Amino acid sequence: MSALLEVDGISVSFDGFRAINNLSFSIGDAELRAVIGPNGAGKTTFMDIVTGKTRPDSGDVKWGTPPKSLLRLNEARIAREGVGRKFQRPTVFEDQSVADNLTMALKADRSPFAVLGWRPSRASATRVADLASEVGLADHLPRKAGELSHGQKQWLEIGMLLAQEPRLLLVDEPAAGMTLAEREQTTALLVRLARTRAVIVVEHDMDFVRRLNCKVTVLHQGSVLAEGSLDHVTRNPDVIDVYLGR
Ligand SMILES: Nc1ncnc2c1ncn2[C@@H]1O[C@H](COP(=O)(O)OP(=O)(O)OP(=O)(O)O)[C@@H](O)[C@H]1O
Repeated sequence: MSALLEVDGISVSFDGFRAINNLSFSIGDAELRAVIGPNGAGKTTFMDIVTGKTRPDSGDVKWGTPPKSLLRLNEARIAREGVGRKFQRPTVFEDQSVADNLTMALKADRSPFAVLGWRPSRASATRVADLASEVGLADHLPRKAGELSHGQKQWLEIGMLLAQEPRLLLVDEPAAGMTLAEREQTTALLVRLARTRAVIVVEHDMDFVRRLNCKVTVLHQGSVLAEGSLDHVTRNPDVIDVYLGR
């Protein structure tokens, strides 16, 4: 399997504190990966580097085939390259309908010139319906986003990200605040999405990670401490020591 994203020996320090320490990581075109690790392990900083929010002091972040460095690109360009990021808190337009939120996300996909003359078309209405059904909101298109449950808002935001057709989706703690039923649906959604794109899920909830049933990368002090199946990493004495507890 060829890598879509290859993080190669990156390090970054904040005021002399090394938050990311010679970290290497790679993920394939259609792969689901869970990233876990104790507080302060560097998970957020890792995502900040991939999305161009933070520049590493050293190392490289390579993207696509033939690989090009993301380090030369700004955040907006990296997003246009196909890197989508879902933050922990949903940021949808609460006063707008689900359909309008998705329509706006489609519009955001256009170049500035195309946006000037852009009107919702039948094609975009079909695409909005497809996006809604992809994230399980087909029956909620006319509802205001503010009326949705927390889980449904998260799915709507994922749908809005999908409008940009990302090749890599970074998802931060999707299970937080969700009901059990919503968690199960979210697991199924992420597994499904990873059939056609790369998905990296940062998560603390080990039951949720277990249900993702994917390769797990454990970060600690800015480096990879262990990698493999959840059973493999949770048997690792170092992982037990720093993360799971005895
Ligand atoms: N802008 C910054 N300035 C100073 N220190 C920072 C900055 N960003 C992160 N850090 C430090 O870098 C380390 C890694 O932080 P990071 O937020 O990446 O960890 P994390 O694994 O996401 O933690 P959590 O699970 O708590 O979200 C922490 O010690 C944090 O305090």
